Parts: sequence; C-alpha cells; structure tokens
Amino acid sequence: MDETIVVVGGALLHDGRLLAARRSAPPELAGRWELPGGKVEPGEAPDAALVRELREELGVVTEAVERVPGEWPLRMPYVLQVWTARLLPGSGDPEPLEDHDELRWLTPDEIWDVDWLDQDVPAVKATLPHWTTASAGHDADRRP
Ligand SMILES: Nc1nc2c([nH]c(=O)n2[C@H]2C[C@H](O)[C@@H](COP(=O)(O)OP(=O)(O)OP(=O)(O)O)O2)c(=O)[nH]1
Repeated sequence: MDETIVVVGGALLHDGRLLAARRSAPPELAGRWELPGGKVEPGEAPDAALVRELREELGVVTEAVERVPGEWPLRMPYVLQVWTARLLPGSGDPEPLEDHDELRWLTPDEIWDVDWLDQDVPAVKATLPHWTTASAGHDADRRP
C-alpha cells in the first residue's frame, strides 16, 4: 500500500522569473527557501491543491500548467512533486501571508542566489527546462 503523502510545490513563473519563498516555520526549516505549496489533502488532485495553497499562502489566483517529471523524498511519509504555475489575469502580486517571511522573483541567472532547502535543489533544477513552456502560455494569453 502506498502510504506516501504528496507535498506539491509550485514553480510559479511570471515574465521569465521563478518565485522563491523563504520559510518562517518550523524552526528547522525557517530561513531556507522553497517552492511555495503544501500537502495534498485526501481526495484532492495535486494541481488543485497547488492552486489552493498558493491562494492561501500568497493571496494569488493561479493555474497549474504542467507537472515537472520527478518526485523528491522529504521526511517520511512526504514526497515532493512540482508543477509549473502561472498567475491568472487580475491576480494580485504574491504576498507572504502565511508560512513565509520573504519572497523573491528569480531570473535563471539568479536561481542559485538563495539558500534553497536541500531537498528542493534537485526539484528546482528540474524546473529549468519548463520555464519557457509556462511563459509561452502566459504570452499567448496576452494576444488580442
Ligand atoms: N510547500 C513546500 N514544502 C516543502 C518543500 N520542501 C520541503 O521539504 N517541504 C516540506 C516542509 C513541510 O514539512 C512539508 C509541507 O508542509 P507545508 O507547511 O508547506 O504544508 P501545508 O501548508 O499543507 O501544512 P499544514 O500547515 O497545513 O500542515 O514539506 C517545498 O518546496 N514546498
């Protein structure tokens, strides 16, 4: 029986930049940077969980774009899955409403400037080939 619980992390992309969020709790993770998101609830689809978590934590309205292939182990029983996501038209800017105390939009050149959680490093690396796909969708939305 599969007893893992999925934590979904969002690679929120906007204008070619990725949003990184600095955790404010718990103490052992505070000060380290992560992809915002959270635990998938029973019966919930991971992409829906991501949209819910980004609304709760950052106050933004988003859509999940695509799953980034791969799965990264966290402390038992959690595993991290990642989806790219984009802001929907009319969404406000993200704010650190809960779980985080600082946000940064990173260009590809800046991606390693923040102190990511160890377990997020391979996940963040895996998002890199997917940045253009999410941006392409964003640009297409803006065509008349
Ligand atoms: N959201 C998120 N959590 C991560 C990442 N990497 C990582 O190790 N974690 C860990 C931190 C937490 O132990 C767990 C997810 O917890 P959370 O606090 O974000 O989830 P949640 O909002 O659903 O939590 P809860 O307060 O409702 O229990 O996964 C990541 O990139 N994003």
